[in-house]
Amino acid sequence: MKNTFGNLLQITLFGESHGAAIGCVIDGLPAGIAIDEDLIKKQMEKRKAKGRISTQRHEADEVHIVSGYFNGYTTGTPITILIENTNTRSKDYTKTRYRLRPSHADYCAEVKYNGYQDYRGGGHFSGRLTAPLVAAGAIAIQILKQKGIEIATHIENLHGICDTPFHHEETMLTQQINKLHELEFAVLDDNAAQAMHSCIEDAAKQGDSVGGILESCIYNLPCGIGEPFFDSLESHLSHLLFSIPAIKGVSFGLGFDFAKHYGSEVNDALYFDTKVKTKTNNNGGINGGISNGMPILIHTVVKPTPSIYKQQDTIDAKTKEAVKLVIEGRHDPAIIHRARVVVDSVLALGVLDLLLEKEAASHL
Ligand SMILES: Cc1cc2nc3c(=O)[nH]c(=O)nc-3n(C[C@H](O)[C@H](O)[C@H](O)COP(=O)(O)O)c2cc1C
Ligand SMILES: C=C(O[C@@H]1CC(C(=O)O)=C[C@@H](OP(=O)(O)O)[C@H]1O)C(=O)O
Repeated sequence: MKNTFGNLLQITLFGESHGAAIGCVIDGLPAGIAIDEDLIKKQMEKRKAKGRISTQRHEADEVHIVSGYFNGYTTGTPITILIENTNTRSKDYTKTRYRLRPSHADYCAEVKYNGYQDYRGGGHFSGRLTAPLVAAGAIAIQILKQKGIEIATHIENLHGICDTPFHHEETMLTQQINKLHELEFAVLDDNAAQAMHSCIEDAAKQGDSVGGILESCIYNLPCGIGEPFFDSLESHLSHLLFSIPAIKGVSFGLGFDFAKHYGSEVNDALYFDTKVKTKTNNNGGINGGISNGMPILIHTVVKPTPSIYKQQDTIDAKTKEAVKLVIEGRHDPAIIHRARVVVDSVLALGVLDLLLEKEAASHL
């Protein structure tokens, strides 16, 4: 199904950036799970646009759970989440209706939907659709937490400015994860955080945009999650990660850097210390598509925001004539700092789906 993902835990996403509301339906959660609404609010805050480093379209992003939730617990029936769009300014898109924005989905949507798509604010392709993903992800995060599984993401590289990477040593890693849970701008090193902040502000002043690389960790996922070949843990998680607008690359462990090493340099030696572990974690906690018990380490590349204020070359969708585009409206000079919580959210949904499958299989 086009707008639904998941096997036992299914999520369906709907809405447009300038429509009445956006939302999602979560199906497959068992009855009797307590939902911590404060945690949902905390996660939504991390995605909110704030200050000069984000779009000036400020939305309240109040989460309404309108079904499947009663007296603080899930009922076992589909959970519907609604978030109203309250701060739209659709006139920003009137003048440039047929001027296709380079690198946005305008041209592809025009062709696929024969011009019937809601083009305002990127319509269904807007980063705005990630708000319900964060609300749904917050529920998954709570359930995983009870199982001792933690997920965290930080900006490892913004336009060339680097943060401290995740530590291999467990105590240090858990400290980093706990720190990230409390940060709205997810950078571990304070100096790097400041430099990244200034870099985004500078790009904004120039009417331009910047991108970067996120590093994520799924900590304490037991060994044995994922299927060989088609439903590998890598495939399942990448499918979700590539659903996030502006994500253009995903890799696990050393990823593309494997290419420059000998096997002897990068094989993860096994040892036993209360459980089976590896001395290094170049494979990012996955072998044969299945979790090996080490932290799952993932990199995702977030491209610079397509809507920039500099003049760009494009074509008119109707006449196909070459035209100049100067956009109006409110846009993120960088997406990465807001996308980080979206990445945590989809990872939580993906992992929970696979855990529910494993639990169901063990009851057969
Ligand atoms: C949280 C978030 C905010 C975004 N904000 C903007 C924005 O303000 N302006 C824009 O042009 N694109 C923004 N995007 C990215 C576009 O939605 C995305 O680039 C577009 O849909 C095309 O998809 P693609 O980049 O995956 O090819 C945002 C994405 C996310 C995840
Ligand atoms: C509103 C959000 O971001 C929007 C994402 C977005 C896009 O093209 O993705 C375009 C802009 O929409 P508008 O032109 O309506 O201001 C951003 O503001 C949000 O993320 O909540």
